Amino acid sequence: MEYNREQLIEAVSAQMPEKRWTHTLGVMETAVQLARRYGADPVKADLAAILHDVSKYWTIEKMRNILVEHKLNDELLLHDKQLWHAEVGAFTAREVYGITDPEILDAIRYHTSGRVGMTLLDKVVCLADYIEPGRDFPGVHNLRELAQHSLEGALAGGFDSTISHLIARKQIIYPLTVLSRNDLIKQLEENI
Ligand SMILES: Nc1ncnc2c1ncn2[C@@H]1O[C@H](COP(=O)(O)OP(=O)(O)O)[C@@H](O)[C@H]1O
Repeated sequence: MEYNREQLIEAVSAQMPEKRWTHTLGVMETAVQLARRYGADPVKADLAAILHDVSKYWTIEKMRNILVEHKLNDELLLHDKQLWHAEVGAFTAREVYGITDPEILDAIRYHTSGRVGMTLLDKVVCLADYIEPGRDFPGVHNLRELAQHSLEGALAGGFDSTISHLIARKQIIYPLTVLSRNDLIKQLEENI
């Protein structure tokens, strides 16, 4: 079936508790604002935001089966299960909801980890996930301020907060996030 935006919203919101859908609405609003500010495509930002957490509340078994059966990402299987929904979400966006645009699929795939060489759309969706109005973590106000004038600066700050949070809890860091953070710092230095 082909999904129009309204049908997509209905189908995706049914995959999660109300609170997580409220978060998604915040990510949609913020992603569109950031897209307009920084010159990404707001329609793509909206679609990626709608779908970014589609698999977040699926069981570990369901996500593992999809990752294994479709050989999506072996390394991810060795890391925190919290990371799996992004890869599974991109797969689901394509296979279930018929999204074919690779930019939208990548923005979903990398919305939690980031990647080296993030596209404008990847950055917009990932940052929107950090700073949407419902988020409340130490430093989020500062990131919202920073996001007014530096997409890379704010996103690097978001990754810093995730990395610090993981270090404080003695948890394993998925290395791609560190590489993404370093890549953003490099981009900021090149722009000085
Ligand atoms: N690089 C990483 N290494 C390990 N765990 C991570 C990493 N990045 C994120 N996580 C974990 O994944 C969780 C969910 O990430 P988050 O960005 O909040 O996704 P969502 O948009 O689905 O809310 C984080 O709270 C953190 O525990």
